[in-house]
Amino acid sequence: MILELDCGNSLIKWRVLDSCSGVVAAQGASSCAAGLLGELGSLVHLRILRARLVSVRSDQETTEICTRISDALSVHVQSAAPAKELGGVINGYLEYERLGMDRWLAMVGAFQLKRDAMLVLDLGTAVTADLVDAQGVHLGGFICPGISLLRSQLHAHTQRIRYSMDEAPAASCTLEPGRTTVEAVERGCLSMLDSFVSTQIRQAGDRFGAAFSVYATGGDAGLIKDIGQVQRIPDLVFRGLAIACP
Ligand SMILES: Nc1ncnc2c1ncn2[C@@H]1O[C@H](COP(=O)(O)OP(=O)(O)O)[C@@H](O)[C@H]1O
Ligand SMILES: CC(C)(COP(=O)(O)O)[C@@H](O)C(=O)NCCC(=O)O
Ligand SMILES: [K+]
Repeated sequence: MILELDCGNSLIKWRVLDSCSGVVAAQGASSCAAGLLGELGSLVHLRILRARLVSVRSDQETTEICTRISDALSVHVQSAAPAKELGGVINGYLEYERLGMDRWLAMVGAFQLKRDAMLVLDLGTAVTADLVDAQGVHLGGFICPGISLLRSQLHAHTQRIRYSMDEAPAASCTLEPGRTTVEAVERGCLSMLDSFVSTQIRQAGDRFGAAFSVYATGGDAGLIKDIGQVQRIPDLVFRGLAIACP
């Protein structure tokens, strides 16, 4: 068994994979190392022989996570490193080490699905969009706030935007004009996300013509499920991690 970890700024996603069958034996998510170790404590019955990790958290926190996992499970934790090229994808950043590792591995994972021009979206703490041409050349990408950041900044920097998060799901079931504060905010933030994604798809079409794929991953990928052409691949980063750390 192999333990895989994707350490984003909001959540540390993890799963235990049977490396022979590819079956996921266990999976979960925690917001911090302590919570992660608590969840991993229940895995002692699984014979985890190695671990691989990708992180966009600080070097200090990433090292702490690796050390605590290594101590708890007595395994080496392999950490995915930046690269100029991997799996046929050529890193398009001027300084390749600066490209977020989640973005990088999502692209590498996506390119294995179909070696064609593609737009890769990751909707999490931030929302990222990356363009890769049919030859695997990463052209660059875009970063904007995710929906949680959009919402929390409005609550943090205004005096009268106040509502319980329990009200949010019901408020965002349509993009009709909102008639309450929660409807106006939730639909406004969703509309921004929807507009960003639709713009990215249109611009990719202008650049690539009709023949390109659109992949979406991340905890909030479900928010754009109504946009046609988007293929939602929840484990896109893990797919790239398997190529970075075979
Ligand atoms: N327990 C949670 N804590 C934070 N965000 C959560 C949680 N559960 C679901 N979410 C949603 O998932 C998103 C985080 O998605 P994810 O792809 O894991 O982000 P990241 O990779 O940036 O950590 C948040 O924006 C939020 O909407
Ligand atoms: C853009 C990101 C913050 C997204 O991280 P996430 O939302 O998944 O936590 C991450 O890819 C990152 O830290 N990138 C480094 C800067 C860059 O990609 O240019
Ligand atoms: K992420």
